[in-house]
Amino acid sequence: MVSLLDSFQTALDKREARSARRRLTVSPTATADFSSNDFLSLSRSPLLRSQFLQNLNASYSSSSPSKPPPSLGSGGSRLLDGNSRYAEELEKFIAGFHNASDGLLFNSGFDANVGVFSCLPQPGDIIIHDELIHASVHEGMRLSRARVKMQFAHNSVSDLERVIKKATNDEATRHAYNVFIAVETLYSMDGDTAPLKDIIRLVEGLFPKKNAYLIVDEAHATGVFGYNGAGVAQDLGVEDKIFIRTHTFGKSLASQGAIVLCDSLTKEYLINYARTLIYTTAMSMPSLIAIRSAYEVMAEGKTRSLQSNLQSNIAYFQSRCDELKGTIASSLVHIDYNDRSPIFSVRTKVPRELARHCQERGLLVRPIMAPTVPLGRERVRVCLHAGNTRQEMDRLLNTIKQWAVEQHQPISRL
Ligand SMILES: Cc1ncc(COP(=O)(O)O)c(C=O)c1O
Repeated sequence: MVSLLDSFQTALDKREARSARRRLTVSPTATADFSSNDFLSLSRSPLLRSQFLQNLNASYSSSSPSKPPPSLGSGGSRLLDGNSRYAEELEKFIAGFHNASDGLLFNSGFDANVGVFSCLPQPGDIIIHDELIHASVHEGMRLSRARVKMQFAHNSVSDLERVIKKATNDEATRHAYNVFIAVETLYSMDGDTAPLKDIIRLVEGLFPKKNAYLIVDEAHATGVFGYNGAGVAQDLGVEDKIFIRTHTFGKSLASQGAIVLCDSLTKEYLINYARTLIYTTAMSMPSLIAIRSAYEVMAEGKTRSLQSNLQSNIAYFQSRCDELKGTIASSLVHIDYNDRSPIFSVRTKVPRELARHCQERGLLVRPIMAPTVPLGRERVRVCLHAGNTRQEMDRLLNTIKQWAVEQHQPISRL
């Protein structure tokens, strides 16, 4: 019999041979960040830091001796000792910011998606999702009681229509079960946005009895799009057409955790059945304070200038990418991007080599390999931030261009 550790080694060796082995790395501090999801550059912002420290001090300086300050750790699940007034008020505050009737905090976006998709679909129900939906939704679906789980071609409304019709067979079936439709607003790898309005129009047309439920993950769009960074759904004014919106705090908000925005009954149901909420220790007080601080900064309009810096960086970087067209480098370099999106994709067959080349020159980008993206669609992912300078962006593009020429390594749309 092969020992367990030998099985582990064999699996890792196979990944190594395919250049697909994952490793933990620590980023050198002196690098220009073109990798993290800290789109607004809030994680190093003195603005957020001082709001956080002020809120932290206020929470722990108990004004009356009869009222002890809140504890650091939550001490348990929200259903036992881990709940607090602070968490409940935070949920109301965030729900208000996002124009939602209610919200439920989860320890991470991963937990939120697993909780939602594992418990909301009832036996026999149908889940239809974009083919590029996040891994956490797949985990939730694996645990769910839904009878049918089908994907549609990325961002294709016509394919969504085809899949809905296939999944529901006939008119009677279409109205006999709940149909959940899962999309993200800003996709993390290709940086494109869902055609949300068209999806809503299609769903409203096909489900006049309103038994279809849109679940929209705003993880990457939070902070980046919409008034004060409220997200794509609010930017489009369609939040009341969406059953659940999930916003995560670990990207632009420089914190951790997530909120599921929903109606109060759905919240009660999740509190009773979402195992990723029930069987885990609730967030600590400093985590809640960090989230509150980020939302206060956004609600006060203090991140608006960061949003507009980010957009002007995106416009600049796109125009520099366009300048490559028609030059000698254009046969060697291809960079995919989408309007207003901070996520760019540099396509090459050897993303690890290109990323290493950039990293060695103080430019932090990451190779994205299968299975994170489909085989054959590996790339170097470039994320822009509010805090990136033009000089940094120029340096990155020049480095990529130079690498392509030196290596005679065509970077193509694969
Ligand atoms: C679309 C999407 N949903 C959910 C998650 C998970 O969120 P979290 O990092 O808070 O677990 C991520 C990324 O991590 C994501 O990109």
